[in-house]
Amino acid sequence: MTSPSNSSREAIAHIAFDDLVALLEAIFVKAGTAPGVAAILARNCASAERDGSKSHGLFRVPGYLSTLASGWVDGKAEPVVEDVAAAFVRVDARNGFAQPALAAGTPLLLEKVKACGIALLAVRQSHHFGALWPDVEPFARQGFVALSFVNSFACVVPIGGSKPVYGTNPIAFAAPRAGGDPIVFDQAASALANGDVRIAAREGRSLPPGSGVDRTGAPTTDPKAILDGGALLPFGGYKGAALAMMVEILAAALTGGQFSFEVDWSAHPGAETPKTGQLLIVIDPDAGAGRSFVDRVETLVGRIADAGQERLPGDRRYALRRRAAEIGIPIAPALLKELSALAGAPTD
Ligand SMILES: NC(=O)C1=CN([C@@H]2O[C@H](COP(=O)(O)OP(=O)(O)OC[C@H]3O[C@@H](n4cnc5c(N)ncnc54)[C@H](OP(=O)(O)O)[C@@H]3O)[C@@H](O)[C@H]2O)C=CC1
Ligand SMILES: O=C([O-])C1=[NH+]CCC1
Repeated sequence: MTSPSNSSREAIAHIAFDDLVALLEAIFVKAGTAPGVAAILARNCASAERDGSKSHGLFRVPGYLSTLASGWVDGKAEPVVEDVAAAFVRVDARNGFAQPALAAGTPLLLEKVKACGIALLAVRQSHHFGALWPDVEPFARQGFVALSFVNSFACVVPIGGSKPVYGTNPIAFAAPRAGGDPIVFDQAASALANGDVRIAAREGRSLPPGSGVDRTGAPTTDPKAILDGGALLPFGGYKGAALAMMVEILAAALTGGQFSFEVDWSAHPGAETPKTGQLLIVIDPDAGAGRSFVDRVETLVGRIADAGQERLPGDRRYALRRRAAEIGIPIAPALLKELSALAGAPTD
């Protein structure tokens, strides 16, 4: 497929968000997912593209398709939701995608959050191939604080180590605020997401120092050396490494999922989606500071701005989302044609 990352060099078309969702949905159904799964994956992937999360938008479509074709993931899996404790929901994704498992467990999770002030959703045997903020932002829009953790596949070395142990292991956080869109951050525990390394390799760009090591363990800024037997480094030295370790513990050990270093897709050429686990924690702020919570968040936001920070995490994404609502999502015409062909839609 045409690389979405090359789109800046071509004339650009625009597509409405709902049209992109419909196109992706048709592609995923043709590739063998159940319609409900296709709808969830399509919305996730289109949201990432719309909001400028390029490493987890249309760039991921070939990976979804090759993984489905390889038989590594079950696109028709039906998650099993278990009510395990007053504030604990467990979901076995049964080798399906993580987001449908999350959706299946969410009604019970919300019941428990309302009853207990806090509840956990632990997903295992799940494949997460997307950005993590779409999993937390909706909870903040309903007035809750949400945190999520996903481990991926071993491509990050521990500090001083020579073998990859951790995944890129994103952490996402969302909180409602009084004066605008929720505060949301979503960041890998590695110096970069693996997807961004792959995009840089395609575009022939080098990476900032401190990004990774080559196959001999020597520091490198060459994305190809990182991908070809090398590894990423945690962000911020031992501090990021501690977070990567925490994500393995929460997303895998606690949920019953696999550690990143246990992912073995060697029998499934083309497989790209890590089969691991995901933890979601949702908190009702009314149980803590009560209704003053959102005002307190606003006070903090005001102080951060006064101190000179020009933007909050999430601001770039919200700005791109507003722009896409006005003019559509930018897309290279060649890529749009390829997606239409994959969906079996007319291409002219
Ligand atoms: N499924 C999986 O296994 C994995 C998924 N990923 C996904 O990859 C994506 C990219 O991760 P990563 O590269 O670490 O993300 P980035 O480093 O691009 O961004 C991390 C966070 O920092 C914010 N931010 C960036 N620049 C600034 C700034 N100058 N001032 C204030 N805030 C800023 C971003 O907000 P904003 O969005 O507004 O720019 C974002 O919330 C994530 O969505 C992540 O979930 C990563 C690893 C594995
Ligand atoms: O970009 C990344 O690091 C990943 N995205 C999905 C799995 C790992």
